[in-house]
Amino acid sequence: MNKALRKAIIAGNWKMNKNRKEAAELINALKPIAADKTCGVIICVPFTNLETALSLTEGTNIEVGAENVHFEKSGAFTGEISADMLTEMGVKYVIVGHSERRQYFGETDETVNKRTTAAIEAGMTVILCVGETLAERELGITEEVVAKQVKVALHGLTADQVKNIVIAYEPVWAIGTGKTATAEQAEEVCAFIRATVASLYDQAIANGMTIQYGGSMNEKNCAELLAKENIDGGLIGGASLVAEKFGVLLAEASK
Ligand SMILES: O=C[C@H](O)COP(=O)(O)O
Repeated sequence: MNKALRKAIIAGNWKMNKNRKEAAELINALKPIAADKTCGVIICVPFTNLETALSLTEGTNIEVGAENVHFEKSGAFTGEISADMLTEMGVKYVIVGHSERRQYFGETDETVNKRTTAAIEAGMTVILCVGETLAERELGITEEVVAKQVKVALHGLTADQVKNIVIAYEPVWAIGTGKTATAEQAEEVCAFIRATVASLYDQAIANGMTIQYGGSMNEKNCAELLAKENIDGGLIGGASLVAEKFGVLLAEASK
């Protein structure tokens, strides 16, 4: 099956949590837990923790990512961080289009496309987040919403560039709510995302793409979700803040 050919990746999204001391403690606890795992292991941390995370993970199998990136290279954009600033530090991964950015900070499909493009052009790997709200699911327009998010985000990117994109399907109603999509619901939308990518590029590109599920994925429900054909890992919020819990997810994705 194609799933076996794809790399499973578990990425932690720490969101706005952990000061430098707490970050160091969590990473030091995570290192021995992650060491023997074969899945991709990424921790996406606040900008203030990037330096600490990069230095503590040097020589380990833990990769470090940022939680956002601006689309301009430099200039008068107070509070923003460019892709070049991140890559110069050694950061190779970045989350783009997280629903919290869309919901609270006015992120649109168009700015998600610009941020994705800038990060890809700088040589980064992007974890691109898409997902419907509860109202959209109840209206029966999940597929339309997700297809538009994927199509606009990837607009203008070549097939080669898309190889450096991981898509995370995160139904907004499942994020931080303790409400997980059922494995069937998650699989259905992840398969739909793969078909959308195939329609934009080709089946080989779609078959090779890592598609994650995110939204209250934890040590208890991860086995069922990760067993699905089109779910190649997870983007993990709450459960990534506790080394032992994150370790269970890493172990499951490494089977
Ligand atoms: O980026 C991660 C997602 O927003 C999921 O967060 P959560 O696992 O806390 O629900």
